Amino acid sequence: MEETGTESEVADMAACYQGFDPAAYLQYNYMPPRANFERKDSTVSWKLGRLHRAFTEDVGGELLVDVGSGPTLYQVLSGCEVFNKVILTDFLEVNRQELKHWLQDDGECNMDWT
Ligand SMILES: C[S@@+](CC[C@H](N)C(=O)[O-])C[C@H]1O[C@@H](n2cnc3c(N)ncnc32)[C@H](O)[C@@H]1O
Repeated sequence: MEETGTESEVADMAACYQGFDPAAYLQYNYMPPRANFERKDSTVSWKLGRLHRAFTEDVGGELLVDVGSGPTLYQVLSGCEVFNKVILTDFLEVNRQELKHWLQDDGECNMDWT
C-alpha cells in the first residue's frame, strides 16, 4: 500500500529522532548548569509557572493527552491536579521506556520527577 503524505511525514519525523538519547536530553535540558528547578529565575521554573497558570485558570476535564511527551513529565504536573486521567505519548520506545522506569520506580530512570 502506498504511504499518504501524512504517513510519509510521520516516518520522516521518526527517522529524525532515531538515535535520540533520553539520558543525554534530560541531562542537557533539565539538569544544572543549563536548567535548575531550584532557581526561580530559570527557564524550567518559568515553564512550570506558565503551565500551572494555564492548567489552573484555563482548562480542566476528564482526560489530558500529552502528544510527544519525550522523556519528560514536568509538562503535565499541574495538569494532574485538574484532569482525572493523564496519558503521555511518544513514538519513540526509548522515551516511553524512560517514563515507565519512573512510573515503576525500578531505579532505572534518568531523572527523578518527584
Ligand atoms: C522536543 S521532544 C520532547 C519534549 C519534552 N516534552 C520537553 O518538554 O522537553 C519532542 C518529542 O515528540 C515526539 N514526537 C514528535 N512527533 C510526534 C508524533 N507525531 N507523535 C508522537 N510523538 C511525537 C518525539 O519523539 C520527541 O520525543
